[in-house]
Amino acid sequence: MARDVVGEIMITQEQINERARQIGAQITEDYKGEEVVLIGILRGAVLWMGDIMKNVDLDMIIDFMAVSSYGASTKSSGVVKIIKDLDSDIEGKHVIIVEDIVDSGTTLNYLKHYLQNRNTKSVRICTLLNKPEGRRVDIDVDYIGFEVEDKFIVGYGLDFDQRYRNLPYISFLKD
Ligand SMILES: O=P(O)(O)OC[C@H]1O[C@H](OP(=O)(O)OP(=O)(O)O)[C@H](O)[C@@H]1O
Ligand SMILES: Nc1nc2[nH]cnc2c(=O)[nH]1
Ligand SMILES: [Mg+2]
Repeated sequence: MARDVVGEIMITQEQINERARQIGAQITEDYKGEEVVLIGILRGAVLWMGDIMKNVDLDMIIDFMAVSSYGASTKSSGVVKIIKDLDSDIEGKHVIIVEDIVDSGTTLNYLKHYLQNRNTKSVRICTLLNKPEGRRVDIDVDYIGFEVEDKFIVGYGLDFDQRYRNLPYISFLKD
């Protein structure tokens, strides 16, 4: 695997673990006495979903959706394709979408409306990374791990053409 296209470490595993503990505690506090549904968005959110769920001390169910809009490119196609839908009934529930990155905002904007249309009690977003400079659609993000600059990020779940998801840290693709 051509690791020489990957830049230096931007965010370490230890920093991510610490942030997951803080955000998990915040979610626990915000939803005290309630049940939540955590929805992990495959494939990018696979590691962050595990970090968040073990740090939230509430009654919860988890589910997953798989969506894709980037394919093998570093630019969004602008079209969000649902590859796997939910298995659970989320009507009347507090939903938290767990994502790896909010970049253009296209994916989260689509998903938030999609899940609100299922008569949920509330829908919030928890993302590992936020890239404000990439934004093309305005979207409120409730829980943010880290802000990143305008580079194509890889590692800790985030891919380039399906590679580098297994890097245990956040890095970027060199030009
Ligand atoms: O804010 P946006 O510009 O919409 O970008 C964010 C989305 O892009 C990535 O998904 P991708 O389509 O690459 O699928 P993947 O999770 O399987 O890599 C990422 O996991 C987010 O879901
Ligand atoms: N891997 C990866 N996927 C993305 N999807 C939207 N932005 C990004 C990014 O910076 N890196
Ligand atoms: Mg991707």
